[in-house]
Amino acid sequence: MPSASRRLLPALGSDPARTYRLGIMGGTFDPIHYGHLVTAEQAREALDLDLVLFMPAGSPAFKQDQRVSDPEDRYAMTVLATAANAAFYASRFEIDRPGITYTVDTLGDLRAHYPDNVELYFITGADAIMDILAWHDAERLASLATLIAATRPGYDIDTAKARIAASGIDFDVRYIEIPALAISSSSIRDLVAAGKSPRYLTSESVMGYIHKNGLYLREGE
Ligand SMILES: Nc1ncnc2c1ncn2[C@@H]1O[C@H](COP(=O)(O)OP(=O)(O)OP(=O)(O)O)[C@@H](O)[C@H]1O
Ligand SMILES: O=C(O)c1ccc[n+]([C@@H]2O[C@H](COP(=O)([O-])O)[C@@H](O)[C@H]2O)c1
Repeated sequence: MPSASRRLLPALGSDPARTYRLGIMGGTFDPIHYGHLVTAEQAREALDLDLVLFMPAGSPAFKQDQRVSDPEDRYAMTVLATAANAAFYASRFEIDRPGITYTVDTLGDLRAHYPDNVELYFITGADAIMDILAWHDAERLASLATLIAATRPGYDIDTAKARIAASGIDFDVRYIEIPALAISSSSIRDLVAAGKSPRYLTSESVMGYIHKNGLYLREGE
């Protein structure tokens, strides 16, 4: 991993006698919303995570045929939304890596960077975990991190459980039930495009950024 990338990663505590738990909340975050923040906070508490990295994907693997906002805009909104929580850290790690963003690459780099007393926990919602068998090198991914799968309205977590159980891959998945927020980035984009208010679906700071930069003014953007 180039040294510039290493500098993008925060230090955890330096006590070699204790274990540190690092959460990674990956997403497109186009834009980030309260569903993402609640998911990460509930995961942090349930698994006693020391820090959660919010990692906007540079070039999301499953959205190659879709228009996605500039990574710098998605990162800037992530910084704004996470600023108030000392246990959250907005990371440029994936937006600064060229090429299609694969989680297995990220986790491999994090594993190489952090010492063995740092455990990795990759956080997803029920919809994302549903497709995990189709993720790039799912088998290696399973060996690099524990997965945290949170409930999400409209998605049946039991289907994901059954698929993963039948896969033959040794995933370590912790399933958590969280307060249901039926919020999605696409619904926020649609609201803005229709001239309607996304207020209380995401933070005031993110709303301010969307308006100031004229994001999502046309449908499908
Ligand atoms: N309301 C929610 N509740 C629980 N998990 C969520 C929620 N919204 C998003 N997530 C999870 O957050 C991660 C990142 O999601 P993403 O950035 O794709 O947002 P999205 O709202 O699903 O976007 P889009 O509507 O554009 O598909 C995924 O693991 C997803 O499952
Ligand atoms: O590595 C993969 O093949 C892969 C495929 C789909 C999604 N992911 C990751 O899952 C997270 C949620 O993705 P998305 O597209 O729902 O925003 C984000 O961190 C993505 O990089 C990863």
